[in-house]
Amino acid sequence: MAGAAVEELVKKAGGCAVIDGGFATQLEALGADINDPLWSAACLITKPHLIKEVHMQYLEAGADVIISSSYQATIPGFLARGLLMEEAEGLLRTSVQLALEARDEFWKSALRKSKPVYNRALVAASVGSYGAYLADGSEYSGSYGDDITVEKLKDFHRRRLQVLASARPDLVAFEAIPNKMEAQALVELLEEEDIQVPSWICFSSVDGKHLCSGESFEDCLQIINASEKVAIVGVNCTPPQFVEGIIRDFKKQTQKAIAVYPNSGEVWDGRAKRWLPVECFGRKSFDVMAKRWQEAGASLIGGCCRTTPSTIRAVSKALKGRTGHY
Ligand SMILES: [Zn+2]
Repeated sequence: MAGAAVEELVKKAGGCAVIDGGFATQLEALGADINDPLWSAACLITKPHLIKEVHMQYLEAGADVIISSSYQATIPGFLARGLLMEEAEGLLRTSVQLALEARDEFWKSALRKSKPVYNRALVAASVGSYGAYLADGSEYSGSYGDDITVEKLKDFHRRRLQVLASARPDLVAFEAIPNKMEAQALVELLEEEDIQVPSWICFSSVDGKHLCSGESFEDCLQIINASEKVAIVGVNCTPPQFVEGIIRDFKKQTQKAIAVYPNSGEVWDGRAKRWLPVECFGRKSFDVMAKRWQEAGASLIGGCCRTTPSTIRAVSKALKGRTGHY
């Protein structure tokens, strides 16, 4: 049954599993240069050891699910960098392997064994939207232009999805999907390719009421509800102040498990390529909010851009109700 591992993990975690925090954010904090068309995925070529280090830090912080470094890793992106097809596919597999290795190493570590709070984490293979690949701001507007079709989107996603699924992650995580057409394409593709790894589809929103494109969540949830391949739906990289309302909305419209991992509340200026320094929420209130998201019915909770291992440590403590030092 799709998602049995997820159900088990959520149960073991006490009703709410902890997802990791911003991957690219922490990679940058460790000194990686992610100002690149491949964004964090550039490190698959240049600094794979840092990728593993970020995964380790989130595991130590208490993450029950870690998300791979493949968000902006695409075959056309790697080919444009001068790599061969074989190498591009190899890097996609590497992104999953690095996360699996980190998970397995952490599970064997003395630190993990010394604290009952840790669960054996699941690895989710990240798949960013077509807009993330375009890197032209459409990731947050959902406007892919008049020429785009469901078929074109499926063709964009097809090979990467096949390769990532073949690397045996526990989950596939479609992240920050900004419009309905892409949700439709992903659901169709999961069926067509008969992907056996359970998926989650998370949307992004800038107003808390709609997808980034302005389309309704309701229409997208109907599409997703019809698919057995999708175990989890939710939102990510969305301002945290909208999340509680979104969960309550989703609860009325789907039976699937709900995942939320908002950003810190700062705003990404796609044109200037920087985070606007909006003083919004401290880490303390992020974990206070996380508790409310749990009460509202989310089953998986973490953070996205601009959240860090210390955010996740605080979230894990708040949700799992343990006070042990870790
Ligand atoms: Zn994000």
